[in-house]
Amino acid sequence: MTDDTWGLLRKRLLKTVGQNNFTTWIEPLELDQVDGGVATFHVPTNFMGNYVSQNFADLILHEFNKSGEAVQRLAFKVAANSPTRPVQPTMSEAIEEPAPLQTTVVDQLGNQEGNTSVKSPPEDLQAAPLDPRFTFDSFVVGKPNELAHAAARRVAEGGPVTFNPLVLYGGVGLGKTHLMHAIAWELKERNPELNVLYLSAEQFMYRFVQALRERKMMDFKHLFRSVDVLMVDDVQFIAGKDSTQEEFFHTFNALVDQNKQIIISADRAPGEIKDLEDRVKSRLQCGLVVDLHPTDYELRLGILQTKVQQNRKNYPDLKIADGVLELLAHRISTNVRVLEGALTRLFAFASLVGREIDMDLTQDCLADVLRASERKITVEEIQRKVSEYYNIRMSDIIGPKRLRSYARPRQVAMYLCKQLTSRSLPEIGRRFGGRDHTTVMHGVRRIEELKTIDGQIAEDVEMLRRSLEA
Ligand SMILES: Nc1ncnc2c1ncn2[C@@H]1O[C@H](COP(=O)(O)OP(=O)(O)OP(=O)(O)O)[C@@H](O)[C@H]1O
Repeated sequence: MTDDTWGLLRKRLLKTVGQNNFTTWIEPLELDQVDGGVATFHVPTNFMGNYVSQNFADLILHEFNKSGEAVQRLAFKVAANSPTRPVQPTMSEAIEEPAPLQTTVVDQLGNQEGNTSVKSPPEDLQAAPLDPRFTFDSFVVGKPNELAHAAARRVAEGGPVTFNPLVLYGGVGLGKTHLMHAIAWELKERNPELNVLYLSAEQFMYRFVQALRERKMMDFKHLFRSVDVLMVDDVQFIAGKDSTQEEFFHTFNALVDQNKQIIISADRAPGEIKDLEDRVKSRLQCGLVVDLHPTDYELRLGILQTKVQQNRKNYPDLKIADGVLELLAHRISTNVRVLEGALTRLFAFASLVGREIDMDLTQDCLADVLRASERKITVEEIQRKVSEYYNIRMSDIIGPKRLRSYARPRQVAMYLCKQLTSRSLPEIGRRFGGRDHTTVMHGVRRIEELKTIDGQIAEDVEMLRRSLEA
């Protein structure tokens, strides 16, 4: 990396951030070195390092990478005579630090966070950029996440704040962080001047505690109250942490009063977060609260197909046999992260051994994942759910009657058994009153056809699948 390259990057940054921001925040940065994927800068003050890392880090990283310099992180050192000062923990440092210290902090209000496990500040502090992979383009939309996606899109358009806050909630690995980053990217693209601050609730707490320790509460308040958009991920983390909740509450109110957009994510509905103060809960419920439902088969398949396309550039010779993605979509229903991990492993394995990804290779390579996610849903459970849903007796589903009002639910049940259990067609037939496997196959095919032409059947199947997978 030469000084000239940094000079060029600065010119490009000037265009993106505008003259005022450039003069205040970018011009004073002195590039010290680029080493091991980390670009280190000298900054005049700790506050400035913090501000730049929060507001411009992803832009700077983006420019580095565009110029061919592989930089994953930024680090800031306070220049001149002052010793190296902490600026900000990376997301990974904050999360991965091995042994959290038990620290007691007493704030001005006398509240203690001592029962909290507070991590000690890392020595070398860096910026956590937005993940460039988490954009709207790479987010696959299906029934379970369409509302959350639509709400995220609306907020990402910017303009007057219509619902505040936007709360996205749902189980692990269903795309909350992805959607938040996508909003941030889009907002920044539409208006590069916008101050968008994204951080986890854990980082919020850590920064708050650090500000208390270093007696820099004014800087803290200034930083958080001067943003245009605040995004706090995994807000359930602050439950039970009294002083942090208090500060979060005040930050929240100050921003809402200024009509600044707030976006929050949580692993469950705000009302169900234990040890979250009622006043915080009620603030979170004031805006739009949308959930990301567990994925369904179609969404999982769509995500897998998209990821395969995205990976084509890394593995141009990639060949995947028919049925492999369907198998993964059926069998790995826990969360998208596990699904992605399975695919990544499969690609790496296939390219190492130079083989096509077929069923055998998949079973070998992912034996552990497939075993762990073996379906627990039983044929009986499906028969019971289907009979309840159509309001008929279970014996009518299993029995010989050929009336349409029994035959169709029976076919739906057979279809679900094929999709959601690992039973073979003859086994399924046996459990449906000793029917032949060809009858089961016919039933499964019939439902597959009907799903595409009969909206009611498609909905029935979907509802049943959801309730079985819940
Ligand atoms: N609909 C989707 N389309 C494409 N990728 C998705 C989708 N949903 C989730 N993912 C991917 O799955 C992974 C996990 O998603 P993400 O980190 O956003 O989950 P999360 O809901 O924030 O989970 P956690 O509760 O653990 O923080 C990411 O790599 C993300 O890109």
